[in-house]
Amino acid sequence: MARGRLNSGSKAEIDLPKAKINRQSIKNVAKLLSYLKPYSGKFIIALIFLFISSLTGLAFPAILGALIDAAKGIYKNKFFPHSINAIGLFGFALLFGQAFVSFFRVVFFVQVAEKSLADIRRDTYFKLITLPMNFFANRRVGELNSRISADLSQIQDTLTTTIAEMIRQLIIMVGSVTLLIIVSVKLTLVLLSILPFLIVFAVVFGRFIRKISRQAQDKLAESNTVVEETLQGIANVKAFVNEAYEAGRYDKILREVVGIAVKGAKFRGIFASFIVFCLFGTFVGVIWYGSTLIHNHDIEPGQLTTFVLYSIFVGAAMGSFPDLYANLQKAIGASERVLEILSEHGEPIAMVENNNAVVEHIEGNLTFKNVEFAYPSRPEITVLKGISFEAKAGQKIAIVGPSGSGKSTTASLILQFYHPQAGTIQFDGRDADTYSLTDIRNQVAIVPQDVLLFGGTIMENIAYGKLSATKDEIIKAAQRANAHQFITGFPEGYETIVGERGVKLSGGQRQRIAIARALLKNPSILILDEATSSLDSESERLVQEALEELMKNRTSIIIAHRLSTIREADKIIVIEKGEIIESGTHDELNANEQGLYRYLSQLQFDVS
Ligand SMILES: Nc1ncnc2c1ncn2[C@@H]1O[C@H](COP(=O)(O)OP(=O)(O)OP(=O)(O)O)[C@@H](O)[C@H]1O
Repeated sequence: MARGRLNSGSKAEIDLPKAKINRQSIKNVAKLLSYLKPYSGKFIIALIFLFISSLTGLAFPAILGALIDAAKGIYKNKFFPHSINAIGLFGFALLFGQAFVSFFRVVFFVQVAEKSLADIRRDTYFKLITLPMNFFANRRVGELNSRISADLSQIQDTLTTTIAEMIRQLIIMVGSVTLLIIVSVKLTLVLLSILPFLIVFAVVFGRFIRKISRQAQDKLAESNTVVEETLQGIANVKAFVNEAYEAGRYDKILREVVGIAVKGAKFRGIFASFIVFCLFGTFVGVIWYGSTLIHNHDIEPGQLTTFVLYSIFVGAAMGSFPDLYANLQKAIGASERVLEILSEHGEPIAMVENNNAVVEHIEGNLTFKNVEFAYPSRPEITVLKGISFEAKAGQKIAIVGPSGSGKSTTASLILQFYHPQAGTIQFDGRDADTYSLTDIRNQVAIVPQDVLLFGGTIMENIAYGKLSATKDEIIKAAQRANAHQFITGFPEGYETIVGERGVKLSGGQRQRIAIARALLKNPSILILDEATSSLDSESERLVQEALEELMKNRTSIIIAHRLSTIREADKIIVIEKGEIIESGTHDELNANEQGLYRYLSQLQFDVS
């Protein structure tokens, strides 16, 4: 059996798919094994220790046999001393040596594996967070998460345990068979003609039983779902007088559970009998035949003991291979998936913390020239069809339009999350491509519709806008964002932990934190994706004031849902189905009686 994990890897109990082992997959694994390189010295020592400890392990059956024969004054093994006590002491000395070597073997293997795994984890994570947005559009977060956790834990298991165990078992098996032959060729032939078949049969049968018990577990889980559903919707069950129906449904599944379990029990019984009869039978047979050999003075009793112990070694080694091999296959599958991420092209982002130093300053002039764009995941749908507009430094530009018209997409393009297929985006009259991504993103800030806060303190969440900010700067930003008052109202003030996704804060409070964050960042261009869900009027006023403060002295692109908030904008752009159909000031657009803007604002006015 493969050993339990020696490390702390918290592997999600997911049954990872196995991969075929072929030339390509071995090449892939070799690529990951290159992570062992920095620790190769320790790895080689660990391998040597592994050899030593496995080989010394092989001496014990011989020592035990020699001790038994020594009791009768027989000394057949020329490698051992000719006295009972000397053999016993030799055994202990060897045992001590093996314990010593084993300790370092385990420690070194785990050290090497943990360190190289941390390197792979780090690289995978770094790569993951610098990948372009399109990569994330095509994958689910859960799937990516499982690559970092389950796949890498599988590789970790293989590096720390499986590889060492395979080598160890291989040494033990080859060594044991060789030593078996030395003890008695006849007995070895008898053993090897039966044992491999029995082990293959036992492994296959064992797997079959495991499959059945998994089926039973799945059915049981299904029955629990029925209970859960019924209890959750108990009012419905009662209102429709469907108690009998639900009871019947539950009873049916339970019967199926019992059916599978009983079927499994029969096979389990057969398996137990098989193990007892065949596997132990083999040993009885070997000892039986061995006894006749002793009787005929072909071998000594000690030698038979040695033989039986080696046979157990061979059996255990053979039995452990299928599991070890399956583990290796899973690790190969996992490495392929991890390598897939590692071989993706990331965005050219400097991975240096606090690297907020802007190399090329952007004043705040923004130009879209005939921008055409389709999401790479949906190339057949052109979302923006030749968008052109200009925002001069310091201007307020509002983008309005029906849902799905392409407003947020425009914002994503400004942030360079995606790149247009045709047309250009310019900052201060220069193409976006000529700036570094870091420079652009450092000078563009977004206050999104749905503000996501991290699970740290309020202080940390505001500082996300500028990691090097001092406490004073953070407090000042919070004051300007109308957030200081509510923050200091909490018993822990700025040290208050916001729950995951900021659940402990109201929508308006979260927005003001996001505004403080953006103030701290002090961008040249601000994108404001106005929240669609309305706040109560007091909260709305506080947020609006904070936004006014934030928009001062910088270019602001406001994706507006409430038209009342953009009357003062320098220009309003109306987008419909990816095209600009109107643009101008509020008064100009309102004057156009047939215009979409006037229609939309009337609609909102009527509703309010
Ligand atoms: N990641 C994406 N991949 C593919 N298509 C997308 C993606 N994001 C948005 N779209 C599509 O692009 C179009 C424009 O979406 P966008 O989010 O820009 O609209 P919007 O005007 O901001 O809408 P809303 O006011 O509802 O936020 C929609 O048809 C949408 O389905």
